[in-house]
Amino acid sequence: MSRWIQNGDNVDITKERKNATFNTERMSAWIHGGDEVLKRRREILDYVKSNPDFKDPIPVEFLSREERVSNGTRKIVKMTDNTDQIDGADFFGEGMYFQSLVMGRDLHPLSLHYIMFLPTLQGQTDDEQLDEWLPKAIARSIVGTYAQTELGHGTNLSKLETTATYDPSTQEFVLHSPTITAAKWWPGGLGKSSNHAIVVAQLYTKGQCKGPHPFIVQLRDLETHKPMKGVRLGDIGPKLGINGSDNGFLLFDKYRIPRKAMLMRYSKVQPDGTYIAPAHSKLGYGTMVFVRSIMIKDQATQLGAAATIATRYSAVRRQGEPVVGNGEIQILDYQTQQYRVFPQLARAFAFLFAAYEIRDLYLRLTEELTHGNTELLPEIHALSSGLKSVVSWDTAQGIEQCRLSCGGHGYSQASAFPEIYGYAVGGCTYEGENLVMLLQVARYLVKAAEETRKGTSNLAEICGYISKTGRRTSSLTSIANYTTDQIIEDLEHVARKQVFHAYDKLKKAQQHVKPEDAWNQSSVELAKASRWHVRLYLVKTFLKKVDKAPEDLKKVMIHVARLYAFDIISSSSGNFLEEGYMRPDQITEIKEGVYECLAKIRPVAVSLVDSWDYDDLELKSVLGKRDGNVYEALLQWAQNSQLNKSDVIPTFEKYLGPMMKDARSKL
Ligand SMILES: CCC/C=C/C(=O)SCCNC(=O)CCNC(=O)[C@H](O)C(C)(C)COP(=O)([O-])OP(=O)([O-])OC[C@H]1O[C@@H](n2cnc3c(N)ncnc32)[C@H](O)[C@@H]1OP(=O)([O-])[O-]
Ligand SMILES: Cc1cc2nc3c(=O)[nH]c(=O)nc-3n(C[C@H](O)[C@H](O)[C@H](O)COP(=O)(O)OP(=O)(O)OC[C@H]3O[C@@H](n4cnc5c(N)ncnc54)[C@H](O)[C@@H]3O)c2cc1C
Repeated sequence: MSRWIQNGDNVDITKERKNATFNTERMSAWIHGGDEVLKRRREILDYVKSNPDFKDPIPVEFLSREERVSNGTRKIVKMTDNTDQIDGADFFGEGMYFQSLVMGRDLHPLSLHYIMFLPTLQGQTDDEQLDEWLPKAIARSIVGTYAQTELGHGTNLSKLETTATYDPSTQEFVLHSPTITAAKWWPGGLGKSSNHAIVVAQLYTKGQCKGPHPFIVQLRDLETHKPMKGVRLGDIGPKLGINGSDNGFLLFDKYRIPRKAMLMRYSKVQPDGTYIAPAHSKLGYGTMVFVRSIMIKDQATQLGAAATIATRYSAVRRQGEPVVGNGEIQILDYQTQQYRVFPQLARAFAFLFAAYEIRDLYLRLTEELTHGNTELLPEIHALSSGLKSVVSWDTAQGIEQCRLSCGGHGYSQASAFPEIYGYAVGGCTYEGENLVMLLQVARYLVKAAEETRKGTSNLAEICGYISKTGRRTSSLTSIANYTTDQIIEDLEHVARKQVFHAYDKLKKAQQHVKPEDAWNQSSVELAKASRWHVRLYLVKTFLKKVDKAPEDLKKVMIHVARLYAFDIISSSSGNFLEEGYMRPDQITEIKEGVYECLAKIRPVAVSLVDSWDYDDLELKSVLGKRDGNVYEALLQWAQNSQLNKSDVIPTFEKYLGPMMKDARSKL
């Protein structure tokens, strides 16, 4: 019997699980990377469940901001006391899973320590600096963050205002915030918790500005935790989500740090102030590329969680009686419900598989960089920026669709949707605002288009489609015979067309206006080209992964992968109809393909979401509970409300009581 079925479960959800046409365990192993990975997940889960230190006193939604920060700090210290429970080298797998089980989505004051401070030390220090700082950071004798964004500038790093001016007489840098807008603003854990930070500042030496560079800076006294003299910092207040994190502000007043505080793996300042430039001018942006690469999996996991909650709830929720007298039906049986939820599940799969690819590519880059080879950098910068933008946007929209699909209960924080949304949607902004990052991808695509037009093209595989001579019309005959190659060919056509459309628009504009104006006037079309480029990559990666799946799993997953592709085509049918590439009847065929996929997925939907292997501890959602007993759980959840501590609250005595009494006396 499936491990998901237990006595006392809701009958509808049990019936759904009995309908599974595949082995959920095998599917879970395939999704997560093999039996061994699945086994390790279960061991980590058991460990977390057995440790009382990791429990929240009540659901975090009922805690105040101070209590959230305090609870998060308590748990992260306990969690990092116990890192021997996981393979520390596998942050992408075991590390992220352990953290999501223990910490949830409220984040915590050490998140930047692990996601950016440590990786920056690993990626940007010279050997001597690495020996000095890394052991301290790993041991947690210091806690750090990544302070780059300022009140006035987040995207445009070249205009950051914090200065680091080298003084050869003392061999120190002087850190200074010359204006209010130079205040660092946003860094996680900066407000009250970190005592160190990687500070990105404009480097001045010998009277010249050398652009933004990273420095390691002590912000607080190691014993008293008071801010150092010349350092002013604090919390920036509550946010849309992640309120367990003390995101902070920081200002410097001519604060001196030693020369060796500049991270010197790539750029250097010698004692006399001579500047040595890096092999590639963007190597200092390495940590951002790293985070953009790994956040794809996190986003996929959040969307997968939202789809799991919506699917399970839709299986137990009964509403509407199409045949009067036959009883109400499960809302999962409505085609409109399936159309709303299943594409989100399909997207979550697509994003997860792309996350594995970009992780592998990033590992290759790291390896190449150790040999001084920076060739892969532009490709990874473009791919990670593009994936980050498309995935975080679709994830945010998808979570909202899942929330809406759960009716009124979706609006309650008991559903977890507000937390999931608040947590995930930050990804549209941090690590580079999405539109800006799409425009970075566009720079890469414009070069590929230019090479193709010149006939000199020797493009990287990822944009090889740009130089292909494609068909003039789609070869689709019927949806049943629509092969993976044909689907890819059709998407390639639209992506290529948009790339050249944007490129031609840019080139034409360049003949009449200044280059920057031409870019601006073409930027909407350029961003569209980037989106198509990324969607094509996602579809290809997904279909190819499914093509290689074991036969029993492929039989199911093919419908999920095709749903992902068909949904993209049918919701942008205008692009495919342009210039007669597709005929209206072909689009109708693809729409029918969407409905067929929904119908194929319907009977196994609950088992498909079970295969993602979320435990209730990770979902933290009353609506998405494994056992499907949502109504009892909702009533129980509400008991945590502070307002329920007494039957009559003071507000009544103060305001409502006198108001009604007064009104009664006048009647
Ligand atoms: C838990 C959450 C934690 C969150 C933390 C944070 O948010 S931390 C804060 C996160 N903050 C952000 O994410 C800030 C977002 N902003 C940025 O990253 C940059 O300011 C920028 C990329 C938008 C522009 O940068 P710019 O003005 O310096 O450059 P430019 O436009 O003039 O282009 C020049 C050339 O460089 C190329 N190139 C650029 N980057 C890279 C790279 N990494 N690698 C390789 N190449 C790169 C670019 O493609 C172009 O190539 P081309 O075409 O000439 O061959
Ligand atoms: C939850 C969260 C956590 C964060 N954590 C950290 C952290 O730990 N450390 C840190 O340093 N920072 C952090 N940040 C800051 C984050 O990296 C920045 O907010 C982000 O880079 C965007 O910068 P900005 O806010 O200045 O927006 P802006 O750059 O001002 O962008 C505003 C708008 O202008 C548009 N725009 C800007 N430039 C262009 C352009 N060239 N072309 C077209 N449109 C443009 C954007 O698309 C956007 O719509 C965090 C932010 C959030 C939300």
